[in-house]
Amino acid sequence: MFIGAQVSLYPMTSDFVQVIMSGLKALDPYRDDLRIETDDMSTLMVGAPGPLIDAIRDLFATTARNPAHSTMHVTLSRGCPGEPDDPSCRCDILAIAQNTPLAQRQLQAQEAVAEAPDMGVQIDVQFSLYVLGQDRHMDEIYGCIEFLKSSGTFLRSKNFCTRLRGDAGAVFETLRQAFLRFGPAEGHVTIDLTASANSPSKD
Ligand SMILES: Cc1ncc(C[n+]2csc(CCO)c2C)c(N)n1
Repeated sequence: MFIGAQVSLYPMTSDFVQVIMSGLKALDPYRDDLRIETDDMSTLMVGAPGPLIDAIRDLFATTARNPAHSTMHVTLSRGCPGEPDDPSCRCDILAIAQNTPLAQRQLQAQEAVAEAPDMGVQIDVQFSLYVLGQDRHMDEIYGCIEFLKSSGTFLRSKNFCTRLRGDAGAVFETLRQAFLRFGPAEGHVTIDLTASANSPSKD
């Protein structure tokens, strides 16, 4: 299994270099557990979903504590057929999900969000879960949306995606659960997400 993300921050301030560089500093505690490579467009992070989602959460929570309006775009992928197997991406949740019925996975996902840490910073996210190369993929998508509605971070459904709002801890735990507990454990699943903090616009 190969699991990872391409992540780009877009702070809407002339001081954007400083905001991006201090966000990237928040990744330092994860550099032993994840492969992290930054270039002029984005930062690649590869590794197990525990440190991976925690690192993306901390990157955006740090950015969101700066008063500037910032957005972040993330492409998350697991099980992409063309990618090499990487032992550092091993994931217990995926191994368990393999033989667990949808209703039970929804409950496990809900429990995980209830236990998420409070990061003390409010963020908005909109995202789409893509279950690739599987018949009846909509069963998993609808199952995931049902979980999202019960997660405590659901804001509203939109065309093509779902809006979440709440503390960065609960929002990123909701995303991790959507990514891991829905769609085939051995299949190819991606999430496309945009996060926003400190927007001057109302909804
Ligand atoms: C998470 C993340 N990683 C890399 C970039 C690309 N980038 C754009 S400006 C800048 C700082 C000066 O080089 C960098 C690294 C980004 N936007 N967000």
